[in-house]
Order: sequence, then C-alpha cells, then structure tokens
Amino acid sequence: MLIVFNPTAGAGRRRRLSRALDALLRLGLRPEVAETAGPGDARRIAAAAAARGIMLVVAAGGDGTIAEVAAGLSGSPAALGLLPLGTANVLAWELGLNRTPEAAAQVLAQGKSGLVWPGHARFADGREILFVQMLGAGFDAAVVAALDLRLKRQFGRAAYVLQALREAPRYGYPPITASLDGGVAEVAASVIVTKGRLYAGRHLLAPAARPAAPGFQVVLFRQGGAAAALLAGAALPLGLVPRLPGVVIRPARQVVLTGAAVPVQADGDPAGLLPVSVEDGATPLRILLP
Ligand SMILES: Nc1ncnc2c1ncn2[C@@H]1O[C@H](COP(=O)(O)OP(=O)(O)OP(=O)(O)O)[C@@H](O)[C@H]1O
Repeated sequence: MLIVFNPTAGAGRRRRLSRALDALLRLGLRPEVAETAGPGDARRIAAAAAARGIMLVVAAGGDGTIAEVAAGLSGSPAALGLLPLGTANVLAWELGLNRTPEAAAQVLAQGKSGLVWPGHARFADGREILFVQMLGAGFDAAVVAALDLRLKRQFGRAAYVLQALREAPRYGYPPITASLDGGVAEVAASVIVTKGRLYAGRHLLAPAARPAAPGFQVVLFRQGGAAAALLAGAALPLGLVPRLPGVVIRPARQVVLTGAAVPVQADGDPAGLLPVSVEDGATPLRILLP
C-alpha cells in the first residue's frame, strides 16, 4: 500500500495522517508514504506505483488529490483508497465513508471494494482530465478560481461561502450552451456535470446520480445574475437546489459545453475555460469502500 499525501489539502492534515498511520500500524499494516510537492505530483506518483505493481494507492487529501491519483491509476489493476483530509471531501461523503482517520484506516485494512465511473473531460487546447465527482462551468468555477488559498486554509468550507458572496455581484454570467448526447442545445448561466448526488460537502444536488453507473446528471442553472446565484447558495445547505425554479437536471452520457470566457472547475480545482467535452472515463475505478 502506498499513501499519496497532499500536505496542502484541508486543515490539520499532518496530525490526521499520523493518526491514520498509527491506526494502520495497529491493524498490522505499514504503508509507504509519498508527499506531493505540487499539482500533478499525485498523478505521477500513483502511475509510478501502479507500474511497480502496488495494488492499493491511497489518496490522502481532498477531492483534487483523489482525482489526480485516480488519473494515475487509470487503466491499471490497482485500487484507490481514500484518506479524506481535504476541505470539502465530497466523494467521501458520497461513498458514505466516515471521515475520522481511524475509520478510514479500518476501511483500507478491510479491503472491500466497489467500482466508480470517473468522468473524462477534453478541453479545446488538448488538455484531458479525469474527475471523480463533478465538473462545473460558470459561477461555481468563478468562485473556485478566485478562492484565496489562505482563506481556504483558515476558514475551510466557510471560505467558499465568503468567496461566493464576493463573486456573485461581480461575475458576468456569460451564457453557456450545453449539448447533451448531441441533442437540442440548452442555454444556462451555470452548469454542473456530476457523477454524484452531493456537492460542496454533503449537500444534495442531483438526487438521481449514481457514481457506480456510467453517465452523468447535468444540473442546468438557467438564471444568471447575483440574486439567482445567492438563492442557489442559500438553497444548497437545505438540499433544495433540485427544486429551485430555473434549475433543471437531465441525464446524459456525453456533454459538450461551450461559452466565451467561462471558467471551469473539476473536483473543486480550477480547470481552465470552456469549451469542454465530457464523457465517461475509459474504465471504471476500483475504490475501497466501507
Ligand atoms: N505540495 C503541494 N503544493 C501545492 N499544491 C498542491 C500540492 N500537492 C498537491 N497540490 C494541489 O492541491 C490541489 C488541492 O488539493 P485537494 O483538492 O486535495 O485539497 P482541498 O482543496 O483542501 O480539498 P477539497 O477538494 O476536498 O476541498 C490538488 O488538486 C493538487 O493539484
């Protein structure tokens, strides 16, 4: 077992990592630990580990770290383990993982696994990325892009709320055209293409989503403007986004999003600008589950 540790993810991460390592030791496991030094490292480390024949690579960080490790393991027989240390940890919530280090260690030691389909995004500039939870275009990506890392470290998830309040009046809400499975295009101010039901922690966004199945739920926010963005933000913790007027959710296997100067985020990290084409990854990922 190799643990890929992002020392910049979340708060109190070193202490949480060492608690997990202690718990693993008590369970008779002594994993290797590799620390990332910057973006892209987790992917390289995971790919090299899979090439060495390591069968379990654990992402110790947030959703961004998980996505990078997943990309590194793609196409290999190695399984992905989760040690949630991030700020939002949406995938951990989605899969019903207890976020204490001891419980995560227990899951890793147990070795029970299931399959999760990642999403694959291709950008106009040729970049390709894998995401495990969601890809957003529009307002939420503008919030992610503008989020100050120090603010995030200091306030955790509350930093996203502060940044959303700042961003709502100044974001321009340019229109996004969404083409689902090559059908009639829809126009929206923001779009979230999601594998999972949850968003920004454990808030319900797309009730019909199933991470274990191929395909996506596409959440279209038709109304732009600060009032609509703030209303969506207020509805989120109440689980009411799917019922907001102006929000429609559609299933799709292939999604093409276009728009001028529209920012994109994938699993909570900035991912550039539209256009982007999204479909299932080539193979499902094996993930350790409770
Ligand atoms: N040593 C490093 N220094 C700076 N950035 C790093 C380093 N290692 C990894 N990263 C980058 O940090 C990004 C954010 O990490 P991650 O998403 O895991 O944590 P988080 O943002 O706190 O959690 P969450 O996504 O759950 O909110 C990753 O996508 C990765 O590219």
